[in-house]
Amino acid sequence: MNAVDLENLSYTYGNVRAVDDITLTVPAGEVVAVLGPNGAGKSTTLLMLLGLLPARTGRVRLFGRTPQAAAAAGQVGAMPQAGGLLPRSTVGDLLTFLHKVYPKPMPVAEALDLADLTGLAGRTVERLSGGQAQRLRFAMAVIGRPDLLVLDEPTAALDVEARRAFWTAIRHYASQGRTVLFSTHYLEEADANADRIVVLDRGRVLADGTAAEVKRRVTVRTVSVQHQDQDYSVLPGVVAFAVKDGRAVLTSTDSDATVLALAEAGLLRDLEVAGAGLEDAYLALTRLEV
Ligand SMILES: Nc1ncnc2c1ncn2[C@@H]1O[C@H](COP(=O)(O)OP(=O)(O)OP(=O)(O)O)[C@@H](O)[C@H]1O
Repeated sequence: MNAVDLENLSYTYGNVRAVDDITLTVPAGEVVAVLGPNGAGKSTTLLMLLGLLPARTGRVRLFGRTPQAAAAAGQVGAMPQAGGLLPRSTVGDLLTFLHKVYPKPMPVAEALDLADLTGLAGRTVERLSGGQAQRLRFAMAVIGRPDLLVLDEPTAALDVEARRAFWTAIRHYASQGRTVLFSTHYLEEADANADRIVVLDRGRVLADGTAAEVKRRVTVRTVSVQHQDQDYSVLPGVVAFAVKDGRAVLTSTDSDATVLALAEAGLLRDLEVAGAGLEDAYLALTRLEV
């Protein structure tokens, strides 16, 4: 049984095509990162997946059901980017309320512990820090023990330590056979915490696979030479360039052609060519629109 089936999903806001014909299948038990820059269509895709925005075209199925039916059966938990916290209520009130709503919830104390909120049950939502509010959204998303957990940029408001604790909690939750789908801008997070990475840009899927596969999707290398006053971006294969410590660092999808062109232009001084990381592969993918 697939946890998620998206078929030819599209969405437009006015004349902005936010999601452009996305087809995606997530088997139950997988942890998937949806990676993309600002405006790539991550939130819109997740909102449609949850049934909170109607698909203009295409179809969504969660565990073979409509998103509404899956949510009503307690199979889906979601953590929005913001909002969702009733004013004047306490952390404990909100979780106790949700505990009563779901068919197979975890105890309130367990949700507090999982989200590292033990000791804050009596605090009203207005008095929570950004990171604490984010952890409360997480507790609210998991208290129903959903089979599918959907997290929209979950660590945006968290500091480094809270981020680490958060991912430990997510991995623990996922290890019990649950499906987790999260969006992020952070490549390291996707690489470290997901079984699979789906790269979105301008509403379309640019790459889909393990971190290693995404890297292999384009052969990206870093070519660097002593910097001279030149426009390196016009050289063949170059998708990005930066100047660091007096060196021109070029990200290239065809390092042979780039090096040849550097030689022809007389720019080959102190050459270094290295395999690039996921960050560069991702940059190349979003620039190339492959
Ligand atoms: N309510 C809206 N009205 C009009 N345009 C919108 C609306 N929401 C999003 N868009 C546009 O749709 C596109 C996709 O936006 P979306 O929020 O889905 O991207 P995202 O990948 O989640 O971005 P971010 O990382 O910034 O959250 C963008 O061009 C955005 O400007």
